Amino acid sequence: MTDKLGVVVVAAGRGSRMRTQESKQYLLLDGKPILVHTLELFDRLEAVSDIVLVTGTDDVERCRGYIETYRLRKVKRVIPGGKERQDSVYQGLLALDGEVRWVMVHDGVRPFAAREHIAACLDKAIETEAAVLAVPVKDTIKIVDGEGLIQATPDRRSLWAIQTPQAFRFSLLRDAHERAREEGFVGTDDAMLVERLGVRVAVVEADYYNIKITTPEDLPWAEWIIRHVRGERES
Ligand SMILES: Nc1ccn([C@@H]2O[C@H](COP(=O)(O)OP(=O)(O)OP(=O)(O)O)[C@@H](O)[C@H]2O)c(=O)n1
Ligand SMILES: C[C@](O)(CO)[C@H](O)COP(=O)(O)O
Repeated sequence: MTDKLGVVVVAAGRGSRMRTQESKQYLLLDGKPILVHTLELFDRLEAVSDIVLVTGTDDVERCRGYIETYRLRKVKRVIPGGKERQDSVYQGLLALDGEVRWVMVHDGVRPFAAREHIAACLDKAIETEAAVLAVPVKDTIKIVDGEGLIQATPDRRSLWAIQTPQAFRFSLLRDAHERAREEGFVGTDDAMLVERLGVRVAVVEADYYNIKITTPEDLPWAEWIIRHVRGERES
């Protein structure tokens, strides 16, 4: 790939569902902050030229320190995020190198995306303009109304749990964010904003290890993954 590829890693959330004093992205996993594990994933990918890290306003300095401590060569900027995840991604897009033509957006608290899946997501985006990693859901999903009564049971064969990274042509994602901002729309992932433009987003099957560390029971699972899965992948 000759076009420049940028990555926006968003880590400006509070992690309220984790219920720890320290925001979850800074909790240690195998002696290193979760966020650093995530940054290392992308820093080591040859195709990536520019990483922007988006953090909480009070965490910018500590995260700049990570660049030297952990020798993160491609993290070019650390900037403060916004109120919603979507605002943080938008700030990241604005801060990317102007020559970037493709972009991947990734959650700072998803440290276990497999290299082969990241590459497959990018390849698919280059082919189709927009692609996301995902896994088929394992449970039966119900739509439940405000009174706790089941309204519908969607066909599970069409349900996928969406992950990151999500990869896009840079100009497409920037336009999608600008349109959403103009229209006051807030989505829970970036693909939603692109879908609103009428563009089809491709789904690339990943694995169930690419968890978003969100609630306390994810932590022992993350420790297990780092011991039993990650080492194997890197060898
Ligand atoms: N205003 C925000 C909110 C979220 N994020 C980031 O988006 C990713 C996915 O969000 P989530 O897991 O929901 O993180 P939090 O918002 O921190 O968690 P919670 O909703 O439990 O507070 C995280 O890496 C988080 O730091 C962000 O950059 N800016
Ligand atoms: C982008 C995402 O990780 C895809 O699953 C997810 O939507 C983030 O959602 P959250 O509300 O920030 O947990």
